[in-house]
Amino acid sequence: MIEVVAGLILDQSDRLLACKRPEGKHLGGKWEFPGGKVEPDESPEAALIRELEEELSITVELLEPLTPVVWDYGRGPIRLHPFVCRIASGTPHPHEHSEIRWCDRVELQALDWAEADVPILAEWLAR
Ligand SMILES: Nc1nc2c([nH]c(=O)n2[C@@H]2O[C@H](COP(=O)(O)OP(=O)(O)OP(=O)(O)O)[C@@H](O)[C@H]2O)c(=O)[nH]1
Repeated sequence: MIEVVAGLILDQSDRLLACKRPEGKHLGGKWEFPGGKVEPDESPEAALIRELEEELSITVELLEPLTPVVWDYGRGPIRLHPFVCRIASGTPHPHEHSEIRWCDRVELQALDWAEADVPILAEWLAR
């Protein structure tokens, strides 16, 4: 099982930051919550803080975990650990995504999400 973390990053207007995977990569063109694989001997929380510094040049404060999702795209199962968080410092600049977008509830539902993110988004929207 590959452990993956993802951040539901909130802004002051309760919008979330959606990130588009670049074309040519696995799931290219799909939208996701930013994050990545947890390294050996790393906690999910530490992994998310590290990944968001690397991918977006922000530091985040983790607020709350949501329900993990197990998914298999045919390359072996991943377990995606979502955390609600907010920016502690910095402004997001995408280093690994083709586009990033702050989205309200309606805008979130209009995006083409990676399949493992669909239950996470549903949990968020049900609140
Ligand atoms: N970061 C992130 N990854 C996700 C999300 N949803 C989802 O299915 N994934 C999958 O979980 C894995 C995350 O690893 P990553 O972001 O470090 O992967 P990567 O594309 O750099 O490496 P890869 O080419 O091995 O997939 C990818 O297979 C990605 O497609 C998500 O919301 N955020």
